[in-house]
Amino acid sequence: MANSLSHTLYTAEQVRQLDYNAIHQQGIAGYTLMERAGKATFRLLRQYCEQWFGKESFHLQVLCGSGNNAGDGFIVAGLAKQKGIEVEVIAVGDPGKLKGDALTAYQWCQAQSVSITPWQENLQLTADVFVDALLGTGLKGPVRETYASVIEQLNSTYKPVIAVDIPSGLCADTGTVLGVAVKARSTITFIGRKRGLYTHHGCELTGEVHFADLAVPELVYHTTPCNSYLLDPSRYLTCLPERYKNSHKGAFGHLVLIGGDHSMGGAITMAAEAALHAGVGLVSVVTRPEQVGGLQARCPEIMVIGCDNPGQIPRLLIGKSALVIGPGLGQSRWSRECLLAAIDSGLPLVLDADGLNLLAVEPTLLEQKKSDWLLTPHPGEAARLLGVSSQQIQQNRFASVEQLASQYQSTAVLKGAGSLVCAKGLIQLANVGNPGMAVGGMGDVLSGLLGALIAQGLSTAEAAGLGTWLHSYSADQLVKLVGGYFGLRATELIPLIRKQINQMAVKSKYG
Ligand SMILES: NC(=O)C1=CN([C@@H]2O[C@H](COP(=O)(O)OP(=O)(O)OC[C@H]3O[C@@H](n4cnc5c(N)ncnc54)[C@H](OP(=O)(O)O)[C@@H]3O)[C@@H](O)[C@H]2O)[C@@H](O)CC1
Ligand SMILES: Nc1ncnc2c1ncn2[C@@H]1O[C@H](COP(=O)(O)OP(=O)(O)O)[C@@H](O)[C@H]1O
Ligand SMILES: [K+]
Repeated sequence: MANSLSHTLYTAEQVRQLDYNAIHQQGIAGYTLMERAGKATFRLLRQYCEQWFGKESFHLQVLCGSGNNAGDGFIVAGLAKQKGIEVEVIAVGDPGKLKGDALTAYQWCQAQSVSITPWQENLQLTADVFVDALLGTGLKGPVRETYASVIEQLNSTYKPVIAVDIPSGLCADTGTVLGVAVKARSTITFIGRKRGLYTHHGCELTGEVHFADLAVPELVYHTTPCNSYLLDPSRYLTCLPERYKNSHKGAFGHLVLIGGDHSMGGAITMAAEAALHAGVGLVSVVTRPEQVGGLQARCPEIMVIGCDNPGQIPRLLIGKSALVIGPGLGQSRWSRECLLAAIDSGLPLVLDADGLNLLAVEPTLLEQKKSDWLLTPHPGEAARLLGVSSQQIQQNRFASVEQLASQYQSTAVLKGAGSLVCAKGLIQLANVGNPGMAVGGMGDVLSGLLGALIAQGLSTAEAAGLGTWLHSYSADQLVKLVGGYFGLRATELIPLIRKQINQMAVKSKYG
């Protein structure tokens, strides 16, 4: 597997196993790891504070619970004191409950003459910057009092917070908020990247994520099996077909997109236009006759076939490379018959939008599967496919994407903040994208792009990985161009996707 260790995503339990192995197999003392964690946090804190406050002095409050996460916090406070920073520990957890390394760290912190104030209801959080060392990977169930009200009060200061290992209250495994969670400006995570930092609420709460491996030897990582990774686009550089000088259009595939039922022409148009800009040799659209004029006016390069009778579709698909079905497909009899023809063609299939909704109401269609499928649901569509609510999907996006892929024997992309790609038991998380993408049409552009990549010879797994990354990365580029998240248009992504594919192709050729 080409994924490097620094890209691996872990559950809290897996990181506990890594900690255990580092301590018991490699003989690194737990307190040494805690010291390294504290030092790494302090280094980061100083870098940020230099940016934020320049040479001005600042007041730091370190909020500590009563586990090892607090231990890291005590080290940060002691180091700050040594450097003459105005620092105070707010002990939210009962120091009487501290034990082991955390107790040692507490005693060391006391020995540095750090002021340690027990939390009281009327205590004011007055610092310029906070370190959140309340709860780490040891969090179990919804955040209890008094932690919950401290977190609420901390968030209401709107001051910068550096979270130690994970924002307190965020579930390390799923990225859901367990009742209430700290909103951090930055998070520094140790030994292994926690999955929950990168998806769902994690995207909103972590701020900039930094990773410190605490110099744990590589050997330790080999003993903990894992199936989740941050998506690394460089893995796909060699997948793009080379443009030889004597190439002809037949060498780069012929993609057919089916959709655009009555009064739903926009989605299929955007999908087809995206495909056209992603390097596929030929693009055809099969749609309702009323959509033909609009589509041809916008994209004369596309062959548009008006078709009220899906019985014609099998003939139209002969010799084609791949299919996209769903954008603007609707759920009419026409829509269903189009879907049946698509499934029956045996061509690799991207199923999106109403293609997925039709599959959800008629799961027996799966029995007719003859080719590789790539499903691209947003959480609502995923919920219909799995017969649960979209909240349940979001509560564990990793488990959901895995279930989608296995239940539908397909490659699956679960869209949304921190999109997840699952193929052959492996989950990859696209750590790109932004809230400006939460507008209509973005998914249509993705489905067209994915179809174009498959038509050019990529497997559904390769297309899903590369395409999901390209799509969200291009949206990040667009945000830089327009200066924010407001008013992004899905069609504006298309030229940026093309630019990025070309840059990748150059990179794959010349390094
Ligand atoms: N050597 C190592 O292992 C290293 C570990 N490292 C650090 O240790 C962290 C993990 O430490 P950990 O396992 O001690 O757990 P931690 O997150 O501090 O929380 C435990 C405390 O939380 C409490 N609590 C739990 N649930 C709660 C709830 N719902 N609501 C309220 N309270 C709740 C629980 O209370 P109890 O339930 O016991 O009353 C207990 O007091 C990890 O994130 C990293 O920062 C690094 O230093 C690197 C080396
Ligand atoms: N907050 C967000 N952060 C990152 N990506 C997002 C966010 N909201 C939406 N997206 C992305 O935008 C696209 C929206 O797709 P979809 O919901 O199918 O839109 P539509 O059906 O309108 O085309 C997906 O790729 C999704 O991952
Ligand atoms: K924390």
